Amino acid sequence: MSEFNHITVLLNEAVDGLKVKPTGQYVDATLGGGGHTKAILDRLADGGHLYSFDQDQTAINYNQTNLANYIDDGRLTLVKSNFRDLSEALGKLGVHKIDGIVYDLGVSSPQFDDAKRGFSYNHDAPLDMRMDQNQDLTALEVVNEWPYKKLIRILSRYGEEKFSKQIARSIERHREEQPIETTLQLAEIVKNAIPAATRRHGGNPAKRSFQAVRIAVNDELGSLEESLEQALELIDVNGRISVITFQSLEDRLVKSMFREKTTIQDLPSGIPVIPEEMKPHYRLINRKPILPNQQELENNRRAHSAKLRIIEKIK
Ligand SMILES: C[S@@+](CC[C@H](N)C(=O)[O-])C[C@H]1O[C@@H](n2cnc3c(N)ncnc32)[C@H](O)[C@@H]1O
Repeated sequence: MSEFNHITVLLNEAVDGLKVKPTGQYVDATLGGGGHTKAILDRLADGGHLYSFDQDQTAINYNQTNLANYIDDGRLTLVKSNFRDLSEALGKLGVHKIDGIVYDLGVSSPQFDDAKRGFSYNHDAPLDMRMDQNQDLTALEVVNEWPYKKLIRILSRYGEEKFSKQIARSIERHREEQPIETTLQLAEIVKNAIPAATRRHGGNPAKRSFQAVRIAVNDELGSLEESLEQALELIDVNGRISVITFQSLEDRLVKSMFREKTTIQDLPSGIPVIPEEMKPHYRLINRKPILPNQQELENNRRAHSAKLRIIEKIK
């Protein structure tokens, strides 16, 4: 693949937030088109190293060519792995401490725009939605085999879909007659299950259901939580984690994990001075999430829902 048109969101903010040390050891958990990777590499000198993860072979292949000079000069290692296996994959490379890590979550534009990946309700394709092409579970299995109650749960939890019951019931009815095999079939079933008055506003009616199925297929929230737990352990003192999220469920997860790590849990009342050992090991760099600026919002549709949170290990 020669073109990989992904416009990186919050590029400088996320990388500036890492306070890159030229000789530090860094991780980009979500390589994609390599936007954040390249920005980190440009701040590294001899002795500095970046490990860039992606579970999608297409992203790895593209960057193997596109960033070959950084691989050849010993600054970059590409790791084809789910970031939920962060510690294990880094351990195999002899890395047990890092100075920073960035996550730019979700799917890349090329994944979304490549019809055959089955992420989009705008292109007709087999129901797939796997970021990792070697994974067994596909959207076809979720839609055709997951029980009715489980469908309701993912539609309402991951899609925040008000009409989860109606949609799940309609999916069940259709799949009893014949398998639901394509993105456009699913989009049509979802659209017809939603009351006509609601369909008229709020964008494509299938958007929330497609998000829900995608999150379920890739276990996006489970892998993020597991990975962040490991990242918090892996970062050295003064090390930082930057996370860019694109939907409220991810952002809530990051916010609550970071809050837990930066506040004192179960502080007994009436303590005049907080003992050093009770003080948190981490601090938030910004209380509120960092949002894209006006220019970025105008130039990049994906930027609208983006939020950046940064945490630092202080002791
Ligand atoms: C939004 S894109 C990253 C874009 C990148 N920052 C850039 O500037 O081009 C997200 C990438 O992360 C990958 N990804 C998402 N979840 C992952 C996971 N759990 N493990 C590994 N890679 C993941 C996707 O395959 C995709 O290529």
